[in-house]
Amino acid sequence: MTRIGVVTFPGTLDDRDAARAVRLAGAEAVALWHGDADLHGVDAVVLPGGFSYGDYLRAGAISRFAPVMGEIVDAANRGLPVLGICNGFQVLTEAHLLPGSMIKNDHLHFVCREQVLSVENVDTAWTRDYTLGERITVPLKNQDGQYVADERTLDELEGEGRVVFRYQDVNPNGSRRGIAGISNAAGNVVGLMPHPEHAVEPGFGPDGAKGPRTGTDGLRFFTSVLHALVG
Ligand SMILES: NC(=O)CC[C@H](N)C(=O)O
Repeated sequence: MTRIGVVTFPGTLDDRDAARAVRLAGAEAVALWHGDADLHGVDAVVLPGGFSYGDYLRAGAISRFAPVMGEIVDAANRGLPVLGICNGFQVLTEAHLLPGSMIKNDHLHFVCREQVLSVENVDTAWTRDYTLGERITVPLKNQDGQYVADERTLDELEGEGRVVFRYQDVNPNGSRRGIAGISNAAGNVVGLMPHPEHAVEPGFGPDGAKGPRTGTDGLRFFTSVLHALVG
């Protein structure tokens, strides 16, 4: 069975939901601790949401130095699929696995809403079960969700098709070019601010944008990586 690691830092909140999403997709969830010096042979890693180290200094800035992150950076550079959700995305930018940074939402308030996204790249390890241009609805909840990068980096991301998700209907935090999620050049590392792991069970996630009250628009992140791993 495919084994997907879910990392817990001090202050992580969404590790249990991420592990549940992994199991619902049909994989084994393996708990990884921030102090771990190896990845226990997992096939992929999820960095979940929360407030690791209380978001002190800057969200993700301290977690980046956790022992497990050294292992994850090396493995990601060798092709291990890594998904960073919200605080996990913040950790990925701080660890320089993804470009740019996350700063306070432009309105300076915490935001919590059901957010519509467009899926703009289905060639990543975490999006191959979506269709290009599909609109999905998943929860969004954060205070430091404004994605920023210099114009050259933004042009590069757009030119290489590495903007994987874009906010639709509203830009909830002032992110440059409405960017909600991006990937690395190889497509194995993906980070996004909204929370697919909270939209994996009928009746519990937000309504699907397509009509029926499915609420499971996030589940295909976790099935995608299983399909990517079997080739
Ligand atoms: N849900 C989350 O992961 C949000 C946490 C994040 N540290 C923020 O508020 O920006």
